[in-house]
Amino acid sequence: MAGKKRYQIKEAFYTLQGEGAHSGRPAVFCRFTGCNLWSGKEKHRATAVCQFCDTDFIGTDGQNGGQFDSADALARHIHGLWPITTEGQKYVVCTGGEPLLQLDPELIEAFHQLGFEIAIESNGTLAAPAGIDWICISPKADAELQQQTGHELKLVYPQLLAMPERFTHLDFQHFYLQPMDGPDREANTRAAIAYCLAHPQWRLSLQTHKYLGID
Ligand SMILES: C[S@@+](CC[C@H](N)C(=O)[O-])C[C@H]1O[C@@H](n2cnc3c(N)ncnc32)[C@H](O)[C@@H]1O
Ligand SMILES: Nc1nc2[nH]cc(C(=O)O)c2c(=O)[nH]1
Ligand code: SF4
Ligand SMILES: [Mg+2]
Repeated sequence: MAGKKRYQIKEAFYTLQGEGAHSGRPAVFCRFTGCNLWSGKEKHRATAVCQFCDTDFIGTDGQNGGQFDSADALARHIHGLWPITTEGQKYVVCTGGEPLLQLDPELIEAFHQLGFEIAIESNGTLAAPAGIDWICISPKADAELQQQTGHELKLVYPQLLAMPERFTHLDFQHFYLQPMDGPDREANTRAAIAYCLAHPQWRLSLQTHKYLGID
């Protein structure tokens, strides 16, 4: 049997960043398989550290998913999904699952070699390697925050044990509240709006791709 390859990718696609400070920006999303805060199986959700996840990150069977032997092979695969040859800055958003389980200095170098600016969406439980151009951290109530600096802190709201006051002193350029999607999305959105209006350090992040019906 062949051994497990180095990088496991659930899916990858070209779309607009739907959330946060770069909302509206064209990007290739690279969704890494697996997370350290949930197995991804519904039968484990109720006992997981992170219980509200909206994403399927199991396996490598999604669109443009697969297993890659080397950083160069994965970077070339992602580059192949950037459809524009001449215009603008190429942008890759590494997400998951938890991308910091797999994103390593070699892959950062390989993306940069191909001209990509690199963003990450992470739960912050693992330290980020050097060289990532845009770090978005989304803390989870029951998980210790290791990565306490970055460009954007995007807190899913509300989480009873992770209210915004816990994070305002951290070293980030932008602070966003993102309403928790699920059965209470509308109420959560209203509550997030009210919080931002009362605490203008915080801005609202909507998951605009869900409203637009794009990936
Ligand atoms: C699926 S996660 C993957 C990256 C990383 N594991 C993390 O949690 O940041 C991508 C983003 O979606 C957010 N998210 C996940 N489930 C959500 C939900 N039900 N409602 C709103 N945002 C959610 C996460 O907090 C994170 O900012
Ligand atoms: N359009 C779009 N924007 C996103 N921003 C963060 C996403 C994620 O799942 O990490 C995401 C996603 O899945 N789609
Ligand atoms: S940490 Fe991120 S990927 Fe993992 S279960 Fe939570 S939201 Fe989903
Ligand atoms: Mg998503």
